[in-house]
Amino acid sequence: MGALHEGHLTLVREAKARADRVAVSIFVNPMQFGVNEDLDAYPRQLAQDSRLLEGEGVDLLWAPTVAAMYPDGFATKVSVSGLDGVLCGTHRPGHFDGVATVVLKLFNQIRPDFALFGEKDWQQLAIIRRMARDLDLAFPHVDAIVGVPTVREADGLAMSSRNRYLSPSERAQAVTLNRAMRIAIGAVLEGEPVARVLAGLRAAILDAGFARIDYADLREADTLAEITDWRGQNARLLVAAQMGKARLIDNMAVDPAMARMPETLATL
Ligand SMILES: Nc1ncnc2c1ncn2[C@@H]1O[C@H](COP(=O)(O)OP(=O)(O)OP(=O)(O)O)[C@@H](O)[C@H]1O
Ligand SMILES: CC(C)(CO)[C@@H](O)C(=O)[O-]
Ligand code: BAL
Repeated sequence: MGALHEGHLTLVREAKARADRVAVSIFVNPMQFGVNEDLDAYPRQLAQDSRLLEGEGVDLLWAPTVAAMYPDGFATKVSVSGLDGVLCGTHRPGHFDGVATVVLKLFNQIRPDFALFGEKDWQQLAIIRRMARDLDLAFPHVDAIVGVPTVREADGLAMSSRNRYLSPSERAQAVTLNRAMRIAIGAVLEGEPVARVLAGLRAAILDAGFARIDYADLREADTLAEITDWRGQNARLLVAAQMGKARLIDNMAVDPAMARMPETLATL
């Protein structure tokens, strides 16, 4: 959706390393924004983005207009049911229909051999993978939907175009989201009951000045099924919370290789 940062540029570099030619789409897709969301406020800086992509050696910047994507009479919607009934799907009704529909259109317009998406939007990635399988999307590559690990600021905050909505003090507080998630994952790995860990995580996030938590859940990485008792499953901790004008999301694997954090949730 543009307003490019190092997270996006990492996707581009990863694509350049794997492909002869790289296309990037930039389209702020009205269909994936709810009525009270930030469609109008969303940053748009196509000229600057275009220069950045040229600097990365991108071959094609595909930036269609809304009228070209959704001409009069447009009537089709792609729904990936089930996976869209949890997490962001519950808090942003219709969002993933908008995502799936536009991504299918972009695939058909660009016809890539494969496509890269950020793990920052973990549920989005799961939904796009499901759609590609369910609709037999004919990519030449077997693993055509490539996930790229989340790129973070030095203090751990996941890079996002929406971080620019944060005031300096909100930005300083926002770091707690990821720090608390790392501590929570450490506690899960040490065998603390999931419910207690999540309660501590929620309290730490609210203490840091977040106004609202949409969810803070431990879920199975692929199916997104809720995990209430962690016994070594392939799990992901996923959080969405509101800080000022920015609704921030983050997710991390419950990974035994993760460095132990010195703090606890209670002392954060
Ligand atoms: N920090 C990041 N690390 C890796 N990939 C990212 C990161 N941020 C965004 N992406 C990926 O870049 C692609 C384009 O994302 P998009 O344009 O929605 O930007 P965004 O920064 O995620 O915006 P927002 O957070 O405001 O929704 C998506 O595949 C997304 O997952
Ligand atoms: C997948 C996507 C391009 C659909 O508009 C968007 O949600 C994004 O950039 O993450
Ligand atoms: N990166 C997901 C796009 C959105 O929040 O609308």
